[in-house]
Amino acid sequence: MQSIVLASASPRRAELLTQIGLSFLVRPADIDETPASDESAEHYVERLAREKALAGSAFGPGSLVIGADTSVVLNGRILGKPANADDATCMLEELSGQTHQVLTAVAIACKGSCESCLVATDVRFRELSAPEIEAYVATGEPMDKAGGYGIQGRGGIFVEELRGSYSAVVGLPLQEIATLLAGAGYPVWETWNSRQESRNE
Ligand SMILES: Cc1cn([C@H]2C[C@H](O)[C@@H](COP(=O)(O)OP(=O)(O)OP(=O)(O)O)O2)c(=O)[nH]c1=O
Repeated sequence: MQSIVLASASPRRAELLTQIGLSFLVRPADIDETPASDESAEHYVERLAREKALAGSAFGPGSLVIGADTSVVLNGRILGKPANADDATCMLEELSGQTHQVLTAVAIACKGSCESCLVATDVRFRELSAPEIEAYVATGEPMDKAGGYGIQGRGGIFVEELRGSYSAVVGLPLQEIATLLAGAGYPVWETWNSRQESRNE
């Protein structure tokens, strides 16, 4: 079977791929993440996922290269990763008591072609108090995460309701990535069988 390259520096994405039993190399892609003028959030997120996958192809020609991007969108505005603690505080104040969208796109590049999909998940936060936001920001958890929170971490206590894909919020939609991999001739479950066979040998 072909090898897989994860073109991402996100430890969450690596953990999610490991969770579904994949072996892969990690080769983060360094791309310009500035939104184009008048670019919709949906277009931006999918474009970045594709650019990361295609940039990662340089490290693994002949491999299946996975790129992804996650952004939080509140009232049409893209919230990326906070620039500093004050920025994280502002984001969390804005998300408090509101429903936002988490957009995650995943792309798989192979031999010059690229397939991608976009997953939108609605997340509702309860009202957050100022001391709670301050304490959360002080943990450092918001700093490398879109929207300034991690649903899989302490930030999980803010989430009142989620409609969509939990794994997409964490950084990689598992059902969709397995479908893309199967379309590229790499059904995830077949790797489980081959490992089982090698264990039995
Ligand atoms: C909303 C949310 C985001 N995140 C993370 C997922 C992504 O790692 C990050 C969004 O930033 P991204 O720019 O999508 O990813 P990244 O910079 O971490 O890694 P790379 O570009 O190399 O792939 O936010 C969580 O871990 N939990 C959450 O609940």
